[in-house]
Amino acid sequence: MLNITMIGCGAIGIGALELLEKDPDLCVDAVIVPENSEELVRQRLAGFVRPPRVLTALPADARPDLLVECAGHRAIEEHVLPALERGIPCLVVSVGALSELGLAERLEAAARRGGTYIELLPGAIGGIDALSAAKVGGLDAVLYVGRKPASAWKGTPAEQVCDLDSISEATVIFQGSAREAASLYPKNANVAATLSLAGLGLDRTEVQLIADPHSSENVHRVEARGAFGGFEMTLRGKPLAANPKTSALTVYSVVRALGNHAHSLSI
Ligand SMILES: NC(=O)C1=CN([C@@H]2O[C@H](COP(=O)(O)OP(=O)(O)OC[C@H]3O[C@@H](n4cnc5c(N)ncnc54)[C@H](O)[C@@H]3O)[C@@H](O)[C@H]2O)C=CC1
Ligand SMILES: O=C([O-])CC(=O)C(=O)O
Repeated sequence: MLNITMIGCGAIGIGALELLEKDPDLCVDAVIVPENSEELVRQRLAGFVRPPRVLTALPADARPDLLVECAGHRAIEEHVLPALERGIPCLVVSVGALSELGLAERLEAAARRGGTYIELLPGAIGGIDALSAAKVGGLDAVLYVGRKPASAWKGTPAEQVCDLDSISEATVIFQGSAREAASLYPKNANVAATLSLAGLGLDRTEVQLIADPHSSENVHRVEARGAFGGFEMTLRGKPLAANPKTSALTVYSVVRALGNHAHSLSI
């Protein structure tokens, strides 16, 4: 039985907990949430058969088998870095946090000192295995185009580029490097960071982000060229009702990753 602590209990966290309840090989026994939100989260968890404990930090004597982050960029510095130093393996979905200069190196150093590891989850995207294998032979170009419904860009710098309530055509709201995309759009461009860390790096991966008033899906398109040949992929993700910025596949990616750590046969 794998004992897991989860950071964040929002759309991804609750979605994953619902699915993980059915797995006899693992148990999420605690969730870490921001201060002053404990009571609200306890209410959200009231219907669960095995509701996890609600905490605001990992207790000093806690030693979960895995810590899984489903919270947002700030949680990496706040919870993941110190957990790695303590030797606790960490799985993260907020991969875009690694766009901050030096953070990837600090995470690696903390994991090395703790004798453990950090695993970056594919989340809403697929094909990471192919892209990272292609990198071995050498990549020439990687392009990522992220297209989401106009409403998914609310509360982001896209609001300064166009009027999201009145655009009638698909509108490019960002064009540039994956590093800049992930830093400007922390809740919408984690996939850009994941693809670039697997492939050509944060500064050489080209990114285009589109607000599309006619789309009801989060559409991720990837094109890569290199010594291996070529790769084109389009993934049409269904947004989560609880957070339309996030695709349902992200929840399944968390569940798959945790299951792969717990089960005797995994794929
Ligand atoms: N890799 C990928 O493909 C994707 C990654 N993400 C990442 O996952 C994050 C969470 O997504 P959702 O669950 O949809 O968001 P959400 O907003 O529904 O839930 C996030 C939850 O985490 C909590 N939280 C925020 N900061 C925290 C902290 N420092 N410590 C503990 N809890 C904290 C919030 O209170 C909230 O309940 C996003 O912010 C994004 O960084 C999201 C979608 C796709
Ligand atoms: O869930 C998605 O479709 C992708 C997403 O938000 C991200 O890359 O941050």
